[in-house]
Amino acid sequence: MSEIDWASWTPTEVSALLFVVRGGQVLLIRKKRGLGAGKINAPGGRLEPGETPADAAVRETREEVGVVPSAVRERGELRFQFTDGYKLQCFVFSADDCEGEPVETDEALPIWTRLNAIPYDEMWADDREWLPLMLSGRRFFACSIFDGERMVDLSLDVQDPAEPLFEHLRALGIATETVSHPPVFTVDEAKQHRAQHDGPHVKNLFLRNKKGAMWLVTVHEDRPIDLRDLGKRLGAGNLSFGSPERLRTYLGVEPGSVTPLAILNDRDRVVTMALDASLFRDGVSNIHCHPLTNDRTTSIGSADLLRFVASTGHDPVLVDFDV
Ligand SMILES: Nc1nc2c([nH]c(=O)n2[C@H]2C[C@H](O)[C@@H](COP(=O)(O)OP(=O)(O)OP(=O)(O)O)O2)c(=O)[nH]1
Repeated sequence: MSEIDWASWTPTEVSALLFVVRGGQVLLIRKKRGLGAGKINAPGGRLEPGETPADAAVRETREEVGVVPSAVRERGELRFQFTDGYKLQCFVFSADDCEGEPVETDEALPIWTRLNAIPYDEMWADDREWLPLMLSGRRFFACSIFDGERMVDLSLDVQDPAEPLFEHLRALGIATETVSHPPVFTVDEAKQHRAQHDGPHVKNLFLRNKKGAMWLVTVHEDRPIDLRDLGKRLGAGNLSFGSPERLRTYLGVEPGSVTPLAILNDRDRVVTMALDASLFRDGVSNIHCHPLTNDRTTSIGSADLLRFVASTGHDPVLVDFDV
């Protein structure tokens, strides 16, 4: 069984799963019937004739919990080989939002779940391997063998969006140190998983004004931010948070993974960078931030960070919040 040639593998059936991820929560279900009844999963099911995986993901979400997902994107692929010969391929989607309130149906009980409290013990065994990767912005391809509901084998292929960043830093001769941890979505969660204490950690905001101008703002993690005051300091007018879609398009990161290092992805230089001047005062040698995914933290010299930003063609605004 473990000799399966996954390259020539063809599924008996194809299915889709859809995770609505909004405001630090994910919409999960307690599945009431079908394969995996009793388990926690995302809405999903098999494709109907003529349907695309994305169509099926949206239809199943509507049928199972009564909401219509929006901004749907494919995030990865799962292949399940069952020991009885059944082969199921599953495309995994996420959505930034949904219309309507989830309701219980004959098929499922909806459960909005905090991203840091996903009940992996009650889910299919492979999920704990790939779902955190998806939530931190990585694309994945997982092949597993199941004997009924028992996982016998799993192989996982993951793309790391940070690789081009590390390559760019290496080319500049900038040395960094990176530690891994579970994905963190808030400053409080990040503090719980902290291994590095030799300099400030940062908090990052992706903001826009009414005219569509955008800012990436990096401040000391403990600095309270008042958007009205910040708008005045930046001469930006009324600021609001940029949407997840905008964040992805212009900075190439998922919500929760915003970092000054994401400025590398703003190749057209349409985002203005604003940095907390206190991070660059005498005595601050290192700062800590995510390397485009929130399951790692990278330590970079503060002077090196400025050099990195300059290498991307950006001219950051230094904001002195203490005056
Ligand atoms: N998250 C996760 N989902 C899985 C795993 N294995 C597995 O079959 N599924 C999902 C894929 C499909 O969406 C669903 C398959 O169940 P099913 O074919 O009975 O689907 P269903 O009852 O929801 O819907 P339908 O096809 O009968 O309309 O379960 C797994 O290991 N992890």
